[in-house]
Amino acid sequence: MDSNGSSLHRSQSLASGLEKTSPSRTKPAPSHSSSTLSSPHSRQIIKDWEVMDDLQAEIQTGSENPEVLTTPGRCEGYLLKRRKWPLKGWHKRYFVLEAGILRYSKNQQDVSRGRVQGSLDVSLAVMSINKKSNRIDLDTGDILYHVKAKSHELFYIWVTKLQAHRLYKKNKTSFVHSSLLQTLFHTSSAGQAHGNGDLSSAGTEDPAGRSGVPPSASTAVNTKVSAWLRQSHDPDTCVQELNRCDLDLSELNRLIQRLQALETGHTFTNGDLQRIISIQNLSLEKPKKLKSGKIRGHSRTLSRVEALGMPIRGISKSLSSSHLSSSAHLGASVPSIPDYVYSQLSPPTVLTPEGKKIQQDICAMSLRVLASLKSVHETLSLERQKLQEAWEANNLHQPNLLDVPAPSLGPPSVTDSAAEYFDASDNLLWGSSSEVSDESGLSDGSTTNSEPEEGHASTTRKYRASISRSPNNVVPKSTGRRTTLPAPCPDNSHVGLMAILYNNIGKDLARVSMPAALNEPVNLLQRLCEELEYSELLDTANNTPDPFQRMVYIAAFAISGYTTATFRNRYKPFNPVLGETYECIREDRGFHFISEQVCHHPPISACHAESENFSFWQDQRWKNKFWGKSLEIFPTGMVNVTLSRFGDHYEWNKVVTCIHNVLSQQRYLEHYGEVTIQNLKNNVCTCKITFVKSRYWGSDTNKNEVQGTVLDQSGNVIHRFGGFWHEGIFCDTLPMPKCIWKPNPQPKDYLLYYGFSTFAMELNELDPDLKPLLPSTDTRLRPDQRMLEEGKVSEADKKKDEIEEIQRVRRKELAKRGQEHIPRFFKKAKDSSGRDVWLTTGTYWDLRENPGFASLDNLTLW
Ligand SMILES: CC(C)CCC[C@@H](C)[C@H]1CC[C@H]2[C@@H]3CC=C4C[C@@H](O)CC[C@]4(C)[C@H]3CC[C@]12C
Repeated sequence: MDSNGSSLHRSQSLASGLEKTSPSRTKPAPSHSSSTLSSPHSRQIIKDWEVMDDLQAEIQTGSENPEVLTTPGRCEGYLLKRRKWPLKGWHKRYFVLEAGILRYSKNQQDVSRGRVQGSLDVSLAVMSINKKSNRIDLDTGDILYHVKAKSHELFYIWVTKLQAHRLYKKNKTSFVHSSLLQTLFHTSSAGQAHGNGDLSSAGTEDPAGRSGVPPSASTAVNTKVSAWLRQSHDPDTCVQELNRCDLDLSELNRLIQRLQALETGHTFTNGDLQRIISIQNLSLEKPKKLKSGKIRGHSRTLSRVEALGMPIRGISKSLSSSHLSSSAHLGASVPSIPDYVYSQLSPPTVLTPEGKKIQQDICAMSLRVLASLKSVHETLSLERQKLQEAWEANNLHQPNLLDVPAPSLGPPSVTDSAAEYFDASDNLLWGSSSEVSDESGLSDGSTTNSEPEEGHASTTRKYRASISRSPNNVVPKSTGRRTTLPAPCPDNSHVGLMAILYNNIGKDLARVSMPAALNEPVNLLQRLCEELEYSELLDTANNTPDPFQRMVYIAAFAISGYTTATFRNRYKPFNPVLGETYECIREDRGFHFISEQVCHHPPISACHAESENFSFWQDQRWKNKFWGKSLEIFPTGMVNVTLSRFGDHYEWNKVVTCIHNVLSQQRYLEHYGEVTIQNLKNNVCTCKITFVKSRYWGSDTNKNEVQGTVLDQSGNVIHRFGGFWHEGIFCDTLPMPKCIWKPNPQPKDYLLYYGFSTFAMELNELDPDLKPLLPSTDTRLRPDQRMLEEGKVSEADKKKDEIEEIQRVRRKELAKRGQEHIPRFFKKAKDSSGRDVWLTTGTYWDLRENPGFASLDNLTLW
C-alpha cells in the first residue's frame, strides 16, 4: 500500500481536505466498475453537510405504476451560484427545474430568450446540503454546482423539489430503459405491452417532455451531437441555436395544450391523449369518459408494429376483422384510429379569436424551430466540409514552414484580454458565503453582454486553426533511450475504487492497501521531472533578449507541464516513501534533475534542475476536495525558474486540477484557474494565464482552453497568446506570429502503455551503466514499481505492502527515539514572501562524484 499517500490513498488527503464528506462515508455513487456496492442508504452528516440519500428508481422492469412518473411541478427562481473562477464569488442566477433537469440563466428574461448558461440532470448528481448555510451542492462528475438559497424557506422548497425531480427522473429513465429493452428484445406479451412496452407513450407521456423523444434516446442524440461538436470548429452558434430550439419546443407544447383546452374546454395532457388513443385502439369505441389514467397507451406501438408486419398478441386479437366490420361507425373506409381520436378532440368548430392567435403563435414558433434546425444543419454541414478539406489537405501536403502566418486578429487590446472575455458584465458578489445576506444588494444579472464572448470564441477558433496548421516538432533523432515499456499496462477497470474506500470506513486510509493495478510505473518524484519535458522553451527564453517575448516562452513552459494530463487519468503515480530520491540526467536536453520526498505529513516532494540556461525548482504539495463524484486538487507551493543570461527569477502558482468522475472509468482531468508569473528580479513585465473552465453542457469548444497576456508595468497588454493545454499555444503578437509550443506526438500504442509520452517512458529506464552510480534510495531501484513496469502485477502488489511496512517501522523507531527525519539533499527555507520552501543543499552531484553513493551510508527503504 501507499503509505505516504496521494489524494486517493489517505483518509487524511481525502477527508481532511474535505469540507464535508469522504467518499467512504457517503452512499456509493453509481459506480461504473464491476464491484459496485449496495447502497447503505444512510444519510451521512459531516460538519453540517448531509449527503442526500441515493435515490432508488422505483420502477421495476415490467411493473406498471404510472403514478411514480407523475412529473413534479416546475420550480424556478433566483439562487446564488458560487463561482470559484473566473470572477470568484456568489452570483445571482435564475434557475429552472423541470422534468428532472436543472437549467440556469443570468436572469428570467434570458430564460425566455433561451439563453441557458448551463444545465444538469439532477438524477445523475450526488446532492449534498448544508442546512446552516442554506447551501446545496450537486455533483454529476462532469458538472459541479454550488448553490445557495436566500432564505431557509426557499432552501427547503428547493431541496424538496430537487429530491422529487431526482426521483422522478431516475424512475423515468429506468422506465424508458426497461421499455426500450422490451421493445428491442421483443419479449412483450400482451400484458406487458399494455404496461410499458410502448416506447412512444413513455416518451410523450410527460407534458413537460420537450419533443416526445424518450429521454434515453435524447441523451444518446445529445451525446452524439456533443461528440461531433467537440471536433467541430463552429459549434457555439449551434449550441445557442439548439438551446433556443429546446425552449421553443416547450413553449410550443404549452401553446398546443392551451389551444386544446380552449377549443374543447378540457385540458388534455399528452398523457391523456395517449390514454384516449389507447382506449380507442382496444375497444374501437368513442371515448365516453376519460378514466383517470391507469391504462398505458400503445397505439403508436401498434401502428409501428403493424407497419413492420409484427403481430402482437392481444392487440391483433382486438383488431380482428370481425370486430372491425362490426364497428358501426367505422364503415367500409376505416379512418386511421389516431385521426379519429384527434377529430374527436378538435371538433371542426370555428376558432375563437384567442384560438386563432394561439394557432398563429404555434405556426410562428414552428417556423422558428424549423429555421433554427436548418441553420444548425447548415453550420454542421459546413463544418464537416471544412474538416474534410483540412484533413485531406493535411494528408496531401507536409508543411515545411515552422512559422505559420498569423490570422488577422488585429492588435492586442485590453478589452480582448482573457480576463474580460468571461462574464465581463457580471455584477459580482465578492467574499464568502456568510457575507451574502441581502438579496437586494445583488446583481439581478440583467445586463448582458455577449459580445466579448463571441469575439473570444472566434479568436480561440483562429488560434486553434493556426496551431493545427503548424507542424509538429521534429521527432528527435534516436537518443539511445527506450521507446516503449517492457510490458503493457494491466486492465484495472475491475478494481472498484468505491468498494475499496467504502470497505474501509473509519480507517485511516493510509493503512489501507490499494492494489498496484491502480498504479502507473512512475512516481510523483518522476512526475515532477516530467514537467521539464518541454525544457527547450526555457532554453529559447534564455536566448530571447526582449523581456516581453521572453515571458511568452516562460508562459508556454508553464502551460506545457499540464499536457501530460490528456492521456493520464486511468492510473495513479506511486507515492514516494520518505527519503526516496530520483535523479535524471539529460545530456540531450542539457539539464540534470534531482528530487526527494522530504516530508511525510503532509507529503511534500521537492525538486531542483540545473542547466546552462536555467535553474528550475519547486516543492509540490496539495490539498484535495471531494464533492461526491469529482476530486479537486489544489496545489500549494510555487514554481521557480531563473535564467542565467538575464538573471531573471520567475515565480508562478499552479492552477486547480479536477479529476472528474474520479470513481468511474469515465474519469478525466481538467485544469482551471489563473496563473500569475512574476519576475522577482524586476517588475518590467508580468504575465497572466487563464485556464478556462469548461462551461456549457453542449459546448466543448473551450475544453482545455488557455488564454494569456503579457503586461507591462502599467498593465498594458504587450503580448497575447492562447490555445489549449492539450493542443498547443499560438502567439499572434510576436514580430513573427507563431505557434510557440505544441505537444510532441504520442508514441505508437501509447494507450497500451499507460498513456505515457516518449519522455515519460524514459523516466524509469535503468541503464546498466547508471545503476552502480545511483544512491540506493533512487526510485529506479524501487522493486515494486519495477515489477509493475514488467507486468508482474501481483508480485508488485506484495512488494508494495512490504515497502510500506518497512516505512512504518522506520517511522515508529524514529518517533521512539524522539527524532525527526532529516531530508538529505533539500533544506527548509523561507522565500521572499515568507512562505516555507524546500531548496537544494547543492550536495547531490558533488557526493555522487566523490566519494560516490556506493561508499556512503544510504537509508534502507526497501
Ligand atoms: C483511481 C485512480 C486510478 C485515479 C487516478 C488519479 C490520478 C489521475 C491523479 C492522482 C494524483 C494526481 C496528481 C496530483 C498532483 C498534481 C499536481 C498538479 O499541479 C497537477 C496535477 C497533478 C499532477 C495530479 C494529476 C492527476 C493525478 C495523477
